[in-house]
This record gives sequence, C-alpha cells and structure tokens, in this order.
Amino acid sequence: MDIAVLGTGYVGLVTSVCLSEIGHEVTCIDVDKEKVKKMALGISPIYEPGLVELMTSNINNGRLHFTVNHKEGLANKKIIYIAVGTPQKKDRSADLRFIVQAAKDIAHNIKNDVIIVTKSTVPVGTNMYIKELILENLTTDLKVEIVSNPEFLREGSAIKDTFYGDQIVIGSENDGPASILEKIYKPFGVPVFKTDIYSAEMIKYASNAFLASKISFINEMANMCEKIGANIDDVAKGMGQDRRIGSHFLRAGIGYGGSCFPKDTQALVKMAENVQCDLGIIRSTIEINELQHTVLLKKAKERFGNLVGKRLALLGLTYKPNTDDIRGAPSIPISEQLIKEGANIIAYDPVGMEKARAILPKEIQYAGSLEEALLNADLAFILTEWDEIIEYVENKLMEEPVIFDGRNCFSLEDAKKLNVEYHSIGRPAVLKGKDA
Ligand SMILES: NC(=O)C1=CN([C@@H]2O[C@H](COP(=O)(O)OP(=O)(O)OC[C@H]3O[C@@H](n4cnc5c(N)ncnc54)[C@H](O)[C@@H]3O)[C@@H](O)[C@H]2O)C=CC1
Ligand SMILES: O=C(O)[C@H]1O[C@H](OP(=O)(O)OP(=O)(O)OC[C@H]2O[C@@H](n3ccc(=O)[nH]c3=O)[C@H](O)[C@@H]2O)[C@H](O)[C@@H](O)[C@@H]1O
Repeated sequence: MDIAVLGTGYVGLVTSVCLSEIGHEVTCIDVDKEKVKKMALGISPIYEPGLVELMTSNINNGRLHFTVNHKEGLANKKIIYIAVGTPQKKDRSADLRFIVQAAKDIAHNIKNDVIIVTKSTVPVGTNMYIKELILENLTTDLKVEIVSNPEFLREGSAIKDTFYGDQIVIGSENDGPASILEKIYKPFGVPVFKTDIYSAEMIKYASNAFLASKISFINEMANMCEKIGANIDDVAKGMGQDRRIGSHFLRAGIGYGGSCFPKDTQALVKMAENVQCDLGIIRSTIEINELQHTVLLKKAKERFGNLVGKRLALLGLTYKPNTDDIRGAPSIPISEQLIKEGANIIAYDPVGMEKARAILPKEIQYAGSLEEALLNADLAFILTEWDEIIEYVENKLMEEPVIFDGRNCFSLEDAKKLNVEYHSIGRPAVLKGKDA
C-alpha cells in the first residue's frame, strides 16, 4: 500500500519505519527542512533503540521516503496518516493548531479519494472536525473517510511496542476504512479492536490518565511508607502480585514526566470541564505528581539545612531512560527549584544533554562524564534510571557525595553495599552501610 505520513516526531517516524518494514511504501512529510534532510540520509532526529537500523534498511530498499513538499508527498496516496504534535495551550487544553494546518495541507494537495488515519492524540470530536475541515477546504469533489487510530507506543521501546503491542485501536464511522487499515496492519500480528471514533479517541486519554493515576497512587503510598517505616518496593511488589492490580506502573519515584502524561491528563480534565464533568481522580493525579517533583529537594534540605553553594551532581535529565526526550521531564522543575535554592548544578545524561541545554536553566554546567559530574560533589540527585548511572554508582567505591535517588535504582540491600549515604523514595535512608 502507498502511504503518506504527516509529521515525523516519535509517532510519525516510528509508524513510517515500521509500516515500511512490513512491506508498505511510505512517504514521510515534515515541514522541518533540516530534519527532513537528515532523515533522508538515515540520520534519526530522535534517540530510539533499533530505529536507525530499520530506517536505513528501508531507505536503502526504496520503501521509505522523506519530503518537505506536501504536493509531492501526498500525490496518489489513498492512505494519509496525521501524526503532528498536539501540545498544550496556556489554558492546559490541547493545541490543535498543527492538526488544523495538516488538514488544510491535505485538502489543498489531494487529487483522489482518501482515508485519513489520525495517530495524534486528539480530544474527543477532533477526528470529525478534521474530516469537516478537509471537506470544506477541498477544491474538487472527493470522498474523504476518517479513522481514529491512537498510538500507544512508549519512547525507548517504540519499535518493540509497535511489533508486539497489546492491541491496535481503530475507530471509524463504518467498517470500510477500518477493514482496510486492519489489512495494512495484518503483518504485525497484533490484535485489532474496532470501535466508533469517539470511543477510540477517549480510549487514548483514559489509558494515559489511568497509567498516570497508578503512578500518583503509588507515589502517595510511598510518601506514607516513609512516615511509618514501611518499604514501598515491597508494598508495590505485594500489591502487583495480585493480578487484579498488576505489577506495571507501580514504580515509586519523583513523578511521571514526558511529552504526553502531563499534557494528556490536563487536556482530559479540560475536555471534561467542557461537558460539565469533574474528573476528581485525574485532578488529584496531576496535583500529586507536581508535588512529587519536590520530594528530593525537601529531603536534601532536611539533610543539609540549605543548599547555598553546594555542588550538586544532577544525574539523568531525560524523563525516562533510553530516550533523549527532555519534554516534560522532572529534571526541568527540579533544576529550577535547585537554582532558586542556590545550588551549583553540574549535570550529566548519557544522551539527553544536547536537548537539555536548550530547555534547562542557563546556570547549569554540563559534565563530559559521570566521573566529572561526581568529582567533589556534596550531593547527587539521580533523576533517571539509566543503566550507565546505576552501573557507575554500583562499581565505584565512593564515600561522597550523599546520594538522593529519585528512581529507587538500588534495592535497600544493594544500597547498603554502596558505601555512601543513600536516600530514596518511600524507604528508610541508608547511612554508609547501615539503616538510618
Ligand atoms: N511521543 C510519543 O511517544 C507519543 C506521542 N503521541 C501523540 O502523537 C502526536 C505526535 O507526537 P510526537 O511524535 O511526539 O510529535 P512531535 O511534536 O515531536 O513532532 C511532530 C512533527 O510534526 C511536524 N509537523 C507539524 N505540522 C506539520 C504539517 N502541517 N505537515 C507536516 N509535518 C508537520 C513537526 O515539524 C514535527 O516534526 C501527539 O499528539 C502526541 O500526543 C502518542 C503516543 C506516543
Ligand atoms: O501517549 C504517549 O505519549 C505515551 O505515554 C506513555 O509512554 P511514555 O511517556 O513514552 O513513557 P512511560 O514508560 O509510560 O513513562 C512515562 C513517565 O512515567 C514514569 N513512570 C512510569 C512507570 C512507573 O511505574 N513509574 C513512573 O514514575 C516514567 O519515569 C516517565 O517519566 C504511555 O506508556 C504510552 O502508552 C503512550 O503511548
């Protein structure tokens, strides 16, 4: 099948590469000229394990193409994916500016009947709006059908998630376009769930909100564990072994981040307000998450009194390991708080430093290695559980700095062997080989 994909962020690029890998001819269209130029040479704009290899092989076998030209990219395509960004507006609702432009780009450039497949996460009702917008802007009479096909991949495991996902959700007005899409995806061998468009749009927001609320729930329990002397790791394990609860998304820490959980939970609350619904659980989820970004700082202030002039190694800047994405990362509010407290930050991340420089406070210095970041540091904050960080801390016999681990990278048993003072989330502190 000849397919066009508008937008080559995480979702657009991974979708395009995976569709070409299963035999489809895919043209990626993006308005970012530099990005397109690089991608055409096989250079990925994102760090994602396994992506470059698949991208290069499909460019070389002629199934994957890149262009900035909508007219050229959309020519003769019967299937057009929309995967442009839906960021957050100031009022916290979803910003549909890129969606509107994409719809107009499609309307102005197609010459044949099309099926539009929306991968972007969009508020309920947006797919019908996209269809209307395209029809309104057409200059000739063409048939436009629309399918909501929300994306569930996670950054860092995006390729695996596409090939081995739990399900593909397809929302449509009738079975015609849904069946065509089902056929396109057949080689993935992933179960397809067909539903109506509104439900498909809602499944995406409800899923992200549920996962986010699971994280805020366990973080709230972690904060209580600290007060009563329980260990959140064991509490989460004991809960997760009950299959009705499940063990996933019960890792306590400094709160969720990323380009989606924060914006999608807030957009869902806004969407609900518009129909006079109050989503109390999701509002609390958001509030708890924002508070959770402050717990390491509170611990450090309790331990040191104040942080003025203290040299602080900030280890891990991306919102999770195996991605270079800094969008919505807890490192943003945490580094802003630390600067206000007068700490001297020296930061390190295995792959995220280039993107971090553009987003984090200007006062931060960047180290070329973990060793450099930790040299003469009074304290270290671990914000992302990168293997490189865990292995380094595990293998270097350090007496200092005092470690504040925001991701519970070490079991308490292993923490006792580290020879450092160690504070974590929802568990007792460890004082150089002993419980505090
Ligand atoms: N990042 C992720 O892991 C996931 C994202 N999503 C959703 O997917 C959507 C896309 O997110 P990301 O992949 O992070 O996107 P992104 O925001 O990183 O990239 C979007 C791309 O679209 C391009 N673009 C904007 N307008 C365009 C137009 N008119 N024509 C062609 N290209 C255009 C931009 O230049 C940019 O390269 C969002 O709605 C997001 O919520 C869903 C699941 C996972
Ligand atoms: O809509 C999206 O963009 C995507 O959002 C998340 O994927 P992603 O943001 O890539 O990463 P996750 O692995 O879900 O982690 C999100 C955040 O939650 C945190 N987290 C996750 C799990 C956990 O137990 N505890 C926890 O604090 C992570 O550290 C990270 O900051 C969802 O898992 C995807 O299904 C969805 O497609």
